[in-house]
Amino acid sequence: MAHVNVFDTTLRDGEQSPGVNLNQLEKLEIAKQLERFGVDVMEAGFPASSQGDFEGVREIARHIRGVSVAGLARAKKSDIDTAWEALKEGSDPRLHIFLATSPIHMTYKLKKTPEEVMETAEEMVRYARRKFPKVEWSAEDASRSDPEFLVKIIEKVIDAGATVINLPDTVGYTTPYEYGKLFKYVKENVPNIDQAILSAHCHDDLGMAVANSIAAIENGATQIEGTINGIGERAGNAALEELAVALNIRKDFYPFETNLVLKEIKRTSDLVSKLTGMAVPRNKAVVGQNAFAHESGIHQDGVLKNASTYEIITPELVGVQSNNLVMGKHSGKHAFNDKVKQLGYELSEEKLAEAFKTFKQLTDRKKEVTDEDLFTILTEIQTYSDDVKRYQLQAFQVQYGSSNLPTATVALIAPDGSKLETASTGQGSVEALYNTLDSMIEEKIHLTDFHLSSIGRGRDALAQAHVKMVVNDVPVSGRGSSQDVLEASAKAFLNAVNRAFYQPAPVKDKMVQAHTN
Ligand SMILES: CC(=O)SCCNC(=O)CCNC(=O)[C@H](O)C(C)(C)COP(=O)(O)OP(=O)(O)OC[C@H]1O[C@@H](n2cnc3c(N)ncnc32)[C@H](O)[C@@H]1OP(=O)(O)O
Ligand SMILES: CC(C)C(=O)C(=O)O
Repeated sequence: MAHVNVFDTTLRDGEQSPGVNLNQLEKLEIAKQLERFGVDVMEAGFPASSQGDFEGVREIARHIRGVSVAGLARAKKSDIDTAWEALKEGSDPRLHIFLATSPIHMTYKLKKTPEEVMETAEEMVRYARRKFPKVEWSAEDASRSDPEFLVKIIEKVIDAGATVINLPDTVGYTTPYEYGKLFKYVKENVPNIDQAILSAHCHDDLGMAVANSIAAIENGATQIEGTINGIGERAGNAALEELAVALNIRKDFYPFETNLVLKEIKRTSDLVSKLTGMAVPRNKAVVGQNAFAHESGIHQDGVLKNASTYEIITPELVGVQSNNLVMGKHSGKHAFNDKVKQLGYELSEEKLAEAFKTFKQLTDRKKEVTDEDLFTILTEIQTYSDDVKRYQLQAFQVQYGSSNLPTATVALIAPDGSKLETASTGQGSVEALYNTLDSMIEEKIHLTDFHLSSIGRGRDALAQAHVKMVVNDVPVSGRGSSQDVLEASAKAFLNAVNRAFYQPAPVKDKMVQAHTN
């Protein structure tokens, strides 16, 4: 079996998904889970792009010791220097430097000749190697580049010290046959190619990101790049969980293995989906709710007789637990603490106490508290920082009648500790609530998206609200859950506002995640 390295870019290319914006605590939580999932490299961000990204990358480099942490940089000395400042405390720091090589990008975007691009690439890789022990160089838009030019520039950047050469299909344009041919060509024509790892980075614009990545491996790539749930710029990136399971299920045909821990897939997917607000479609391969459901009679009959008739992947393989109805009104602290660990969390004393209180409140209203409910509660508690002052919902009331104008009355605790109370109307209950909250918060708030979903099934299922808004020109998202849709909506609104104003202080070691399985 040949080994294939996995380079995860959920926190960089994944975060480039429109509307996704993660704070430091959320990024670190995902980073810890990626470590458990067994990725070889995680790209934590683009340090030169903003102060927030710089700090996020630095926190991850400081905390994640078992995985190489990378940062992205343009072919610019200042980007490289900033990336080094963010990554230098990491256990295995790595730079990912990119420069476009396609005629379209060189002419219209960079406004450089191929010779100038070649010179810049070589110079910047050489410069980067003075600081970084490992440097990946990406020929952005490689799939629309001239293969002969690629061969020349790759030879130069390897001579300059690049340790990984990535050939991205930046706009998701290529097909498996064509992309495979490109890797074969590069492998056969770059004289020093054996001195570097060859990597594939695919986008899903034509729905072929996973297939293209596999074609690359078949033709010499020994690193694949992708994101959890396939999130990313435009139609997204190759979904790592799909690649991992495809290589595992078809190991009869593909002699490649990765270090990925398949039973961590479900938790990784759930965490990324919750924290980014990017819902996983029901029919998504490997992690969609329907991935293991059988609806039609002939299929059900077949599965009952022998599951292999219609099931190529078992839910257990990817960490989907079959019986998740366990906790209830009569569960005590010991069972609860145990469950918290089973779900992959280790909370500080205070957060554990708060989680238990929230759980108990929920059991008064909901007969069975599922793992999904608990995971939602724990994720919320784990990723909010008690270091920040914030708006807190104290109480609210909504009056609704089919022939009345709905009115919401809300009591809030403001960040300075003062109590605010007011009422407003709206065309519907959520609008009345949001108009009231809006009138209590001084900043200019423009709501751009509102999404409500249920966690699990049944009339008493938890509601989860996701909002996107622009607060004083800052785009931000928020989420909230509750058994009541209005309370979930109010929490999501305030969560977004709090995230816009109050970034948590750098993460302290108090927030540790346990590996329990
Ligand atoms: C394929 C990818 O996914 S690449 C990664 C894309 N990710 C992002 O862009 C997210 C973060 N980006 C940002 O925050 C901003 O774009 C910044 C901070 C990086 C730069 O912002 P600005 O300085 O305002 O520049 P802006 O984004 O408008 O334009 C990009 C500039 O970088 C140049 N550029 C683009 N790629 C590269 C590169 N690889 N190396 C050097 N310069 C580059 C462009 O030609 C343009 O230069 P110009 O100003 O001389 O025309
Ligand atoms: C920075 C590069 C690798 C990229 O994201 C792309 O080309 O899609």
